[in-house]
Amino acid sequence: MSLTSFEEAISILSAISSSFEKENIHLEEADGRILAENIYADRDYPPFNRAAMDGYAIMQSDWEKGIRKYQITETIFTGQPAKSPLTSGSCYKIMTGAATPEAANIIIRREDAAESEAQVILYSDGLKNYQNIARQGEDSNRGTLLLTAPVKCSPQVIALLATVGKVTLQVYKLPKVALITTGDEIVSPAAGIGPFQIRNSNQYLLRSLLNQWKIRPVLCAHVSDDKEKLRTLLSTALEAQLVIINGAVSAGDADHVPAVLKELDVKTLFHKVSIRPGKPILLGKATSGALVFALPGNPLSCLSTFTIFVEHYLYRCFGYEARPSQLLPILESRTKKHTLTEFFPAKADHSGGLNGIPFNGSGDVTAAIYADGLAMQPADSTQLNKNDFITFYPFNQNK
Ligand SMILES: Nc1nc2c(c(=O)[nH]1)N[C@H]1C(S)=C(S)[C@@H](COP(=O)(O)OP(=O)(O)OC[C@H]3O[C@@H](n4cnc5c(N)ncnc54)[C@H](O)[C@@H]3O)O[C@H]1N2
Ligand code: MOO
Repeated sequence: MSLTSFEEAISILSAISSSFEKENIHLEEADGRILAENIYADRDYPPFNRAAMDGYAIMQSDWEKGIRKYQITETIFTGQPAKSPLTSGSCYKIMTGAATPEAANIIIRREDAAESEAQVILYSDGLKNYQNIARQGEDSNRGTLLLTAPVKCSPQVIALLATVGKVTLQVYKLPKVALITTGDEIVSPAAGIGPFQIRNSNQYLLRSLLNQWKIRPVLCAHVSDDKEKLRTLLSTALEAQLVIINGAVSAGDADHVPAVLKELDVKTLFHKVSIRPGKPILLGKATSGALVFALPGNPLSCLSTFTIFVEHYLYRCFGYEARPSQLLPILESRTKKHTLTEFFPAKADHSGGLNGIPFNGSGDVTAAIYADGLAMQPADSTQLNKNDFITFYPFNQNK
């Protein structure tokens, strides 16, 4: 079978991705979920002229008349309206966060005042209109669009939802995902390890990558390189919406995944993409409607193919146009002899330039730790020169 180009593989994924359903959830459950509705300001923010300092609220006109000693009319605490109007020569004693009555347009800090017996002498070198008052609506007016869907419910977003009183919100439903790892040599990280065995890091990698979307697999299992066992497990897995299977997708005698998928009537949408790492990747569609990503077993291939392909699909189904990427300059030259599209671990420095992380091929288990994401050297590029702009896929921060 000829290789599918990277661009073609992405456009196949774009074409088959369709929006996940939507559901209403409570704010308490919103952490990390993807908001599916726009959010508007329910009132002005601040909702009233808010005292920004503990101090004394006066009329600017009084200060300009040279009045420095004021009668304290009343003390205004947070959440309380003022009971009496402000008259010339008087002031309110006011607490940070309290509503400043309209007549008062300056607050002088407590540190710049001497108070005794319901009177206060105020000191200041120069005053500005509305000094120490956060004015009604200065952050946003009622009805302003504050958040445009899709957006991830980050801590900041959750705080804003709480601010505007949005306790029930519409989010994208999470897909039902089955996650399978394969291989006779693969053992649980908790088990004793033999000299030629490998710990199942990819199961943990993939679970953690999915968890960034709050997706918890409905099935998470490991299977040895046994065709029958693989068939049984995969036929159950195909009841999920999305199947992610890792390893056994290449050309070896124990790489049963492509053949078993075929036996289970899973239609191959592509198998083998002209990329490095990750060339053996397979995408299939089951008669049940389940989409199957078969990702190569090498740790860096697994991370790369999830980042480039699975995330592209997820972003689209969660309402985004594409997986985010940036164009950044590479800070060193780089050569490539093959005609595959290459993805290499890279780090963005403080100026936004990219440095490649040295790595020992796709079996390297430490390189990704030092990387901020994957940089791409296009298929037809044999030489990248310093400061050439290239595409960079930052590791997922789904915003
Ligand atoms: N004749 C060919 N051989 C290979 C080709 C090819 O085109 N022709 N492609 C190579 C490429 S590229 C890759 S990538 C690998 C991918 O092979 P598989 O997807 O079949 O993966 P495995 O053979 O099962 O494992 C490869 C490697 O990864 C380790 N591994 C597997 N699962 C895990 C796991 N859950 N956690 C940690 N490490 C895992 C495994 O021990 C192997 O070392 O094939 C090349 N071969
Ligand atoms: O996909 Mo392979 O990653 O080049 O070893």
